[in-house]
Amino acid sequence: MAQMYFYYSAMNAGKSTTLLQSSFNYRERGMTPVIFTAAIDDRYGKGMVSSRIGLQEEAELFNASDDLYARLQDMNATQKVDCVLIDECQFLTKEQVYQLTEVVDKLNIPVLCYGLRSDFRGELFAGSRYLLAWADKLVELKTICHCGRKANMVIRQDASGKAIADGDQVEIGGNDRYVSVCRKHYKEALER
Ligand SMILES: Nc1ncnc2c1ncn2[C@@H]1O[C@H](COP(=O)(O)OP(=O)(O)O)[C@@H](O)[C@H]1O
Ligand SMILES: Cc1cn([C@H]2C[C@H](O)[C@@H](COP(=O)(O)O)O2)c(=O)[nH]c1=O
Ligand SMILES: [Zn+2]
Repeated sequence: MAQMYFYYSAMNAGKSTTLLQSSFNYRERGMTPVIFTAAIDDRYGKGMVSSRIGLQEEAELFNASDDLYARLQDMNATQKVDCVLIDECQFLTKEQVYQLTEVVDKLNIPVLCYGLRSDFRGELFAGSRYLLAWADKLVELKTICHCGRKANMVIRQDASGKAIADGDQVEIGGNDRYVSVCRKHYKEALER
């Protein structure tokens, strides 16, 4: 029986690296993984999953309007899909998380989702909310705060490095905009 996995963490914890490693594992066994990433995340060019350590691979793009069950059913009819790997899964809609559960339950293809649990305000992303509710396996990937504790929160910074409390949930960026920290240092940064 296939299962749905949600690998979640703060930023810079190795999610994309782990995804690319899984893809490599499938390929070296002669199997066919399909990688998806969010069209809105164009940091490394559209249609690429890239890790900060330098690995990269081409990926299919998803938009909020895509029916991922229909797309994967079509792909699987042409070439058997052995595994679906989704990067930036926090940007999935509720409907798309449901469609991915159908890929697992009806097509019997494992779906491995990698993404953030919460945003810079500490609120869940829509994709993460439903993955936390519906995935078979929840796996936390860990990174560390400057103090050495586990970093489970992400600060969004302005140009002067000050933590921002409000704004749109989605703003694409990297180490220049965001810093992963522990909860204690997240609170302290916002109180300053
Ligand atoms: N040159 C490097 N060599 C080894 N590790 C690196 C290098 N550059 C970045 N990293 C590590 O890679 C991890 C970030 O990987 P990435 O997959 O991009 O994270 P995420 O997708 O979770 O944001 C961090 O742990 C970082 O310390
Ligand atoms: C915290 C937070 C992040 N984002 C964006 C910033 C990046 O483009 C991605 C996460 O990238 P990762 O390094 O692959 O984890 O998400 C955002 O839009 N809003 C936020 O609050
Ligand atoms: Zn800390």
